Amino acid sequence: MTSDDAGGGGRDPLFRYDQPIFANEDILKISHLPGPDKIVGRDEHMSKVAQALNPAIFGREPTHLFIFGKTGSGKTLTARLVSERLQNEATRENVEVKIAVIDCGEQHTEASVIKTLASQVNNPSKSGMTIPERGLSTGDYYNRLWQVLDTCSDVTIVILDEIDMLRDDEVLRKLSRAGENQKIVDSRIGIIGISNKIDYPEELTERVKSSFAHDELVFPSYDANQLREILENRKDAFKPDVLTDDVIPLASALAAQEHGDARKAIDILRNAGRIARNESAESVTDDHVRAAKEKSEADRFSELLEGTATQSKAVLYSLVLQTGGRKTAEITTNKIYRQYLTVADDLDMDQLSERRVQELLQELDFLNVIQSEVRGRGRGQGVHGTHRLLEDPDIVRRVLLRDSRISTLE
Ligand SMILES: Nc1ncnc2c1ncn2[C@@H]1O[C@H](COP(=O)(O)OP(=O)(O)OP(=O)(O)O)[C@@H](O)[C@H]1O
Repeated sequence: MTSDDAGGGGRDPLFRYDQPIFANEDILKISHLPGPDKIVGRDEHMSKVAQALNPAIFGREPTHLFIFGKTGSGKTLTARLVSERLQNEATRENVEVKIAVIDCGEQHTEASVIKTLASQVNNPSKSGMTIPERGLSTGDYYNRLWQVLDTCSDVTIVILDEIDMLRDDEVLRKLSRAGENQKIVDSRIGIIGISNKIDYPEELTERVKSSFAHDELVFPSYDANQLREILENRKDAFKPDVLTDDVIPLASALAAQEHGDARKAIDILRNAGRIARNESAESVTDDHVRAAKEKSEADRFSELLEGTATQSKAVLYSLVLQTGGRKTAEITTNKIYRQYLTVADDLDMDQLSERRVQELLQELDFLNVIQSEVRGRGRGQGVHGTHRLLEDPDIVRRVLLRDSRISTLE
């Protein structure tokens, strides 16, 4: 039924009952796992991950692996896909392989990693045990984990996404040691750590550095042609003939501009479809793609600012005003501070000291919202430093205006 005859069928005409744009929007979800024939440009990397995991097919310990690469370069996808294929092969050898995927951005303490791992592997009917959400000591969670591994799995592949967010890397040492030592657990463990930070191994504590043997693999970013192919492979998300010819080339070119980020390319395509749908358009055009790019950037930026206090937003807004619309403009702390005093006054907020504003700028730098270069503090001269935006000033301004208090400034 189309919206035209919706009223005739007794349906409420306030809503739409047709789906003119998407055939299956789920294909454009980031968590959607494409089939092996739809993976672009990662054959070599898949083989290397497979090599590291290969011993697991026969119940032996895999080689631990660190995978590095920029956002959206297919690290998580490759790790998950190869692990799942290995799991199938192992079943044929009567070896039970379990896969646990842990996002260390969310589970960053040792206890929460172990608890999550134990609950993902646990099969209560085999282990006779439950894993409580809270209430156990880290040591008790470890003891439950060993029992779960012994009863539920021959080999466990532990994928630690955003491994650089782990607050304590001791968990790597304990898991790898247990996987080698049948006195602790009679089950093997393979760890795949994933990170955007190529220098992460330098950050490991000496104890872990010397005991955690692993291979490393770097994923390059995609070029515009590869992004195009990745998007072409997800075209089934749309109804036939809905995408105009320019849509996929433009979405891939825009995503390739900063670095070839497949996540961004997919986001742009999905948002373009949604914008077209919300406008009740019959097809998706390059205008929708451009609007979607802005929306994706604003959403990403808004996530970075989540939980940021209004005072910080006022400081950031002051920096935006000082840039005069130029992303590359480098503004001194002092200029930002003078602007901030006016902004705080307009907002009827307490005026913070220059030193406190400098601290807030440092926090924004830490969040990757701005880039600061601090040149130390001259005696009696206040803080010297320059700051620049990492995102288009117009997008930053629009995201800041989503804050009800800041919005009163315009
Ligand atoms: N080579 C590829 N072929 C098909 N789809 C891909 C490819 N690489 C990435 N994708 C898709 O792009 C999205 C992002 O990929 P993935 O999550 O693996 O990136 P990542 O490198 O782990 O990024 P992050 O560091 O942000 O977690 C996913 O939806 C994934 O399926």
